[in-house]
Amino acid sequence: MPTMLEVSGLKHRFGGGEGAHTAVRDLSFTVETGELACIVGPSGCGKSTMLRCIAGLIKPTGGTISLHGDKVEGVPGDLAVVFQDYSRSLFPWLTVAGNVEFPLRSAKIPRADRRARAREALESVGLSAAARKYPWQLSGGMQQRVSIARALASRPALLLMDEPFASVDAQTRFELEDLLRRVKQQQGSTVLLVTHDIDESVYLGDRVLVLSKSPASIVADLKVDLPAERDQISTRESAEFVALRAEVARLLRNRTDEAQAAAEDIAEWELSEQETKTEERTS
Ligand SMILES: Nc1ncnc2c1ncn2[C@@H]1O[C@H](COP(=O)(O)OP(=O)(O)OP(=O)(O)O)[C@@H](O)[C@H]1O
Repeated sequence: MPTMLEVSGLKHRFGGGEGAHTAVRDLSFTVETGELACIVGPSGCGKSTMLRCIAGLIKPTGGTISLHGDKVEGVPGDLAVVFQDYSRSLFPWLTVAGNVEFPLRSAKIPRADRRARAREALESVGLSAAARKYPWQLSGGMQQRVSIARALASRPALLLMDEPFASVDAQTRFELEDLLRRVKQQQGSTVLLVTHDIDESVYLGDRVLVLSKSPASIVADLKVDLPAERDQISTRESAEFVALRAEVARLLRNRTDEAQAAAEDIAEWELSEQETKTEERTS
């Protein structure tokens, strides 16, 4: 499979001087075309920062990102992002169909094509009947399905998802996870999904990348050897699923402590470097 995304030595530090904060330390990984890769890591480790760098919304302070071989230097046109907070990402004054069509209009896609694509995307998320409704007339889970339809309608080379199911109830979350697996299977989509939920990462992923505590680095890259067709009950009780989720949990507990110690060493070193430079400037 050809590589869709290549992240190499990614680093991001917010601010400068004494207030500087390194959110991402050194991330290198690839996502192959047609793959659903999950990134799991503790809260505040730098997952969203990494995703924003990949989406071209933040210019990283180090490393490179390539999307199907092209270096990412701004927001790529063939990339879509689904965020956790669906209520803020949909326009309340547009209908469901209007919201799905909106990015297509900006991309100057002819009206008939826009309509057809929106219809197809809404059908794939089971929302054909809600096309003329407004977002505020829908449940939270339905609104997130609209966000997913909007992302799919632009036929992105890569779909980025930042904790997309974290704001819905458990039952809806299961339904949305199954929807994503189904759409990914049917359309051959390439997806990079960030979550802090270990079970979700194993259930959804073809691969799970485990991140350390802040600043983020990769502590493991695991292949998920589960059948492509998954089921919320039987998959989750299978021996393979239970073993893998335990492995990810162990890695997060043990390796993040090691990484934390390494990060503290780096922070201490960075501080002493700054102090030396300040002393040199003042002497
Ligand atoms: N604009 C910013 N300026 C300074 N620091 C920031 C900025 N954005 C994020 N950070 C810091 O970078 C670190 C990583 O934040 P980020 O949101 O990427 O983590 P996360 O893993 O996505 O967290 P969560 O799982 O809680 O959403 C945090 O310590 C955060 O406070």
